[in-house]
Amino acid sequence: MEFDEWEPVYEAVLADMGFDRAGDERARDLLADLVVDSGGSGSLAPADLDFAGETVAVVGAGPSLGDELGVVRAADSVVAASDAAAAVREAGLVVDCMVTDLDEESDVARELTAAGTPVAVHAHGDNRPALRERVPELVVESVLPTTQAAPAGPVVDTGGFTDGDRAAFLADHCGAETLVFAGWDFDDPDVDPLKARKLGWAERLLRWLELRRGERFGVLDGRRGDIDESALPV
Ligand SMILES: Nc1ncnc2c1ncn2[C@@H]1O[C@H](COP(=O)(O)OP(=O)(O)OP(=O)(O)O)[C@@H](O)[C@H]1O
Ligand SMILES: Nc1nc2c(c(=O)[nH]1)N=C(CO)CN2
Repeated sequence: MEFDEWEPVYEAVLADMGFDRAGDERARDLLADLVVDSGGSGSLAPADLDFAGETVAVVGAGPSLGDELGVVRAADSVVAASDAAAAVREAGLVVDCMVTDLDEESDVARELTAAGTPVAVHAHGDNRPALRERVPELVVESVLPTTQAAPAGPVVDTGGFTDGDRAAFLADHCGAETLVFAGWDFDDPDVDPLKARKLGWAERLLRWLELRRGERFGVLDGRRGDIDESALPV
């Protein structure tokens, strides 16, 4: 997805969540500076990730993940969101790409970049302290810097909002043939109200993505009738 397609939906997310575009842009510019100033030979671009012809598992950090590791095991590639990356590795499975706004407690983003595994690091208006603290620990040659605002410099926007749905949009952007899902629990009673609202957007955005792709994501089976599509250009 390109930013001009994402922008109207991004504006709807901002309006609903009460987030500020200028804050996202400041975070994007901070991430660009951190990546450029790191002194390495440059960060990754989406073209460096190729899922063409592959079944990609998009792994969320919901409580169902433990029962759904078979989906992850059977996929050609694994794109894991935030804490899901640590869970996948603890299960003895390989993470091919991690997508994160760096709010996880574990050190997995640092470990993955040190091992040459791509980590899509997201800048948004509420994670500037985490960017300042954690990006310098990463090996920049394995960092794909992302924003939900307009792309700028090395920082790209392939669509999406939460770590999990951004993982799906990134896999789509990089040519995935089929997307399968594990660890997705939209109705998780144990998340706080803010997280529940974020999951509501994740669900809407996955609905948009499946329509764009002409695919039916199993994770949305039985849910489509209740999804608010009013903000989606469908
Ligand atoms: N029940 C769930 N609880 C948490 N995440 C879920 C759940 N179901 C699906 N997910 C997806 O898994 C991703 C990673 O979850 P995690 O709890 O590690 O999130 P996070 O780092 O707080 O993510 P975000 O910052 O995007 O909210 C989420 O971004 C979301 O898209
Ligand atoms: N401004 C802002 N943007 C976000 C936020 C957030 O808390 N604030 N959280 C996200 C996923 O959790 C994704 N994007």
